[in-house]
Amino acid sequence: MGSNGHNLRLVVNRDKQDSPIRGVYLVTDHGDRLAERVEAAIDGGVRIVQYRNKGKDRAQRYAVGEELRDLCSRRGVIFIVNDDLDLALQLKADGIHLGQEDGDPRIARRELGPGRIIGVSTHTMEEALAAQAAGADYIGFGAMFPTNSKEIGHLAGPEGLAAIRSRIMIPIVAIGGISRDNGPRVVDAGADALAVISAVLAHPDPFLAATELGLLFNRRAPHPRGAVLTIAGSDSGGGAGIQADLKTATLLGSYGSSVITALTAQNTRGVSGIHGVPPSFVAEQLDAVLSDIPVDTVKTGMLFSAEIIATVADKLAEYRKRIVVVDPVMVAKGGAPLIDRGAVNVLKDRLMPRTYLLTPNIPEAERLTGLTIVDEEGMQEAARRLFRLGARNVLVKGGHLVAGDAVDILFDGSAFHRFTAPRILSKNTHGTGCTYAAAIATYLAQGEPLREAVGRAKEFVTAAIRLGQPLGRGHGPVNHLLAALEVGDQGPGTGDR
Ligand SMILES: Cc1ncc(COP(=O)(O)OP(=O)(O)O)c(N)n1
Ligand SMILES: Cc1nc(C(=O)O)sc1CCOP(=O)(O)O
Ligand SMILES: [Mg+2]
Repeated sequence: MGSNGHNLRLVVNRDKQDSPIRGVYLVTDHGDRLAERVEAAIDGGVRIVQYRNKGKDRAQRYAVGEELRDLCSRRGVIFIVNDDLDLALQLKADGIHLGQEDGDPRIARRELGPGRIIGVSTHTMEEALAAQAAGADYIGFGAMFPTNSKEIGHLAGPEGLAAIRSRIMIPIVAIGGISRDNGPRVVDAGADALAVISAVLAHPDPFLAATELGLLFNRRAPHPRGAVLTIAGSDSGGGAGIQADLKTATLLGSYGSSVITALTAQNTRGVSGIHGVPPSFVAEQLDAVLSDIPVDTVKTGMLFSAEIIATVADKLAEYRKRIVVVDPVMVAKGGAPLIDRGAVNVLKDRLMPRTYLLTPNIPEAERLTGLTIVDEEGMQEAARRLFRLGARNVLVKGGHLVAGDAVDILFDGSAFHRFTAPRILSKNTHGTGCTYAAAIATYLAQGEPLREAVGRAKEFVTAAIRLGQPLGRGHGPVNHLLAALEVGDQGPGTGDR
């Protein structure tokens, strides 16, 4: 009987194109609240759970395994048992994962039957080829990087995975020290799945950690690669707002959708009128998009009112969208206020706790923190305070500081990262902030980890400013098209430049 209680023949197609062995592959640890943490990871996109319990107490191993098997059955998630064939049979698992010392996969196949999944740990080309020849449905291959979760004798690294890729026709599950930041190298080396323990189960937010890792597989998606939703105002002049966001997402190679929060009558000289969209219709637009389009990342811009901010926060929670870049737009280039006074507190209370990256400029950071910011030290303090208000990561943009390069400071809760670019003196900077935040959201949707996404977005927006051309009689727009052609598919940018 299958793990979901039916006489289920889990027909596993060994052809890696059709195999269910792909994406984020969670391996359990021995910590407390295991089922709760595993379920949070499943909510974040994990579809394969391997129960790995090296304990000696068989009854305890069975009891914990039973709870996890029932959880996986309820959620339609593949449940694999590590090492122990008897336990796998007792728990009616969907499969087993065997180490080199854990028995012959052929025997496991005979005992489990054709419809079950058999994985084998491998560390060399020889072991990988032998496992494939023995009929394994996938191989584990490691270790990718140093890890504290297991004593490892061999660091194969992503290079080792790339070396076996061409000869292994079944899925390769990479394992060992994998994280959001080093995961791209493993995906780019050809891994079909990333097996992780601590990157998800030791993370304070396993849902978010699983989501971040899952996004890395968009690196392989066909164009348009990744889907970005912008929730912002319309700029009739076309230089900022959803117009800038959609140009950015599209020109950088992703799919853009939009929810409009306000209509502005605007041109290069300023804003002459604003009509807020009824919050109920903002909610209706959000339902229409989020119930149908597979949105990977969200970018918010002008949110106009406290009611709209609350509506957006509630819908992001309802649809469990966590990779949200919030550009706290407050004042238009010409000085017109784009948010009402009461809205700032609602933004801090309701939206910040759901913010993956907050991207204030200096005036916005000062308004949100009450600080006066005159240098990088002030930017760092503002970032710390905004992190404490709930933003998971904070990018304070230094463009408004008058001296030196244009320096932006990223704070991820533990470290600061500087992103610098030459300061470009131009009046054609309309839409800079929108474009920068939209580019970050786009690169995140394409599977770039945060620092790379910020670095590449900084390069893009700097080029867009530099290539800006006069248009209208006021502040001309940045040049999205020429900037996209210039940055193209160059290698990713990184922090500390
Ligand atoms: C996918 C995957 N790959 C490797 C392992 C390692 O298994 P483990 O039982 O921890 O060690 P070995 O028995 O393979 O030496 C795994 N659990 N999952
Ligand atoms: C279980 C395991 N097997 C490895 C191998 O190389 O075979 S490395 C490893 C530990 C993986 O844990 P983490 O994701 O916390 O690094
Ligand atoms: Mg083992």
